[in-house]
Amino acid sequence: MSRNISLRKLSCNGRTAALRALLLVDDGLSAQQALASVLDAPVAHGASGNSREKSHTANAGRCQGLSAQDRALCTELVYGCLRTELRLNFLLGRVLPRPQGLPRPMQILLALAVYGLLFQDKVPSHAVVYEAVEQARALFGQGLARVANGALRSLQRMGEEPAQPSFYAGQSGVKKYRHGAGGTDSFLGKCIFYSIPLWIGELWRSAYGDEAALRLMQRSFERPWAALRINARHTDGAALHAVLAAPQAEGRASAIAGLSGAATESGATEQDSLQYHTDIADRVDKNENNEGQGNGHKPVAIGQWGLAFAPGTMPREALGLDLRQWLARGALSWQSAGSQQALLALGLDRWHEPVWDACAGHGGKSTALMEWGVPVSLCTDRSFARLRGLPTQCTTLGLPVPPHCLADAIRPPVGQWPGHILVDAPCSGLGVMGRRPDIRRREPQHLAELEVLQQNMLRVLADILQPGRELAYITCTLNPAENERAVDQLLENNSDLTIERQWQTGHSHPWLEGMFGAVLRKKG
Ligand SMILES: C[S@@+](CC[C@H](N)C(=O)[O-])C[C@H]1O[C@@H](n2cnc3c(N)ncnc32)[C@H](O)[C@@H]1O
Repeated sequence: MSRNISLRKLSCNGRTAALRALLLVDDGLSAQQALASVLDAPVAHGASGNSREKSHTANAGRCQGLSAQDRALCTELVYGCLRTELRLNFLLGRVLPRPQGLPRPMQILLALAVYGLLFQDKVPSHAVVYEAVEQARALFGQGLARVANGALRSLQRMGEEPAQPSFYAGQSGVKKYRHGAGGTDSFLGKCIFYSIPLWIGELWRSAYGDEAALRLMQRSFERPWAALRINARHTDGAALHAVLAAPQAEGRASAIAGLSGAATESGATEQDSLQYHTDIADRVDKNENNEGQGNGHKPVAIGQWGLAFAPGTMPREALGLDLRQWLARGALSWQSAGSQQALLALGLDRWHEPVWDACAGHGGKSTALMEWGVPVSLCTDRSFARLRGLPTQCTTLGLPVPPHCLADAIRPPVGQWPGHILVDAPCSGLGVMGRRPDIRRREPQHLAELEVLQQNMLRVLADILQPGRELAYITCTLNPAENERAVDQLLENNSDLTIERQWQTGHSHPWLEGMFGAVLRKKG
């Protein structure tokens, strides 16, 4: 049975929209792209130009005209299910003999229901079960409706047990998650509890030790903080910052939905839109719980212009305008706290010579630097889909559009560069899984490819760097092979380079995502 045909039997609501979006994620779309497709919010930037993805987007069942609440519920469910996927699947394996033998839409609707039972405290369990059973009946008939009912009732009978990490260590089903890899049952149980693939857990454990690995797993499982960057050059920037930096008063943070379009149209990056989606989900969750508003949450300052908000506390409006309107007016950008902090911690805001951003993407880091007065003089990227967003982004923010062109950093468009070079490298993204939960689905094999790409970029760009100038290397991953070792290797092969500064998010940092950066200087 074609799943698109069968899905037409479902009415559109938050849960069925989430089911459609998760099927698109199965097909290779990011969570953000899938949500945009289903909720009919075009992704202005960041959507891959990949034709396979485009065809899925075109064929996706859309849920137009959903209420704000349903759109927000859909967003929460998609991000929540992806963030907790391994745990949800494990639990389904406890209450069903062979869940992987079920049709994929059935597996997903059950996972959505398990997520509801485990994590959506204020949605009555009977409503979650009823809806899943009705969906199963509409799609597959009475037989699978009974299966859904039986499985979810069994899960309910487990009570609070699945909320305890210890529950996952001793279970017989735990071993099949090992896939031949090592790891004790206890560690494997924690990976399942925090929904981290064993290969990532093991990578962290061998690189950073048991305690740090656990902390990183826990952080990746938690809802991410949301962040924004106020445009230092905007006439209302200072006033806006003052208002947003104050403790959030009662009722200022509230659930809003349907913002994906606003975020992308206004030039937000893919990462930032993802963050925004997550933020929406956070707000909805908090609203369901009737908390997270008006309890005096104070955002954390990131440098002079950035602000990070605990889940559920980003306000909806400031100075009489919705934040979407400030975004459209170029007074702020969505940018993760880690991205802003990396630039500041590495001292790139103090660069005075012309900067070439060799992996500029949509220009998130370049525009931040320009707002802070750094002369960005060239932006290149290998992806047209990403780079094409840069001019609009600059114009919206009132910044000059720097010269920009499509270019592979390994085959650079210039033979020499008189200033500094920024390499915000493509990486495995293991530091940002809270915000980009679908990264969990990637296979470990892609790491080796990335490492070669990163090393080649660094080698080629280091050759171009002039004496006395700096090359900054940034990743959003926690993997020594992509971080410290990549830098060490470059230093080993280039005796004319010295390391000036190196920075990495602390493993126990309570909310900042995992970022790494190093600044290398050419002697002379
Ligand atoms: C982490 S993202 C950069 C994000 C961007 N700096 C920002 O702040 O919005 C990495 C970028 O590297 C680009 N990229 C991947 N391989 C590349 C290559 N060989 N040459 C140049 N850019 C590449 C990707 O298209 C992506 O935009």
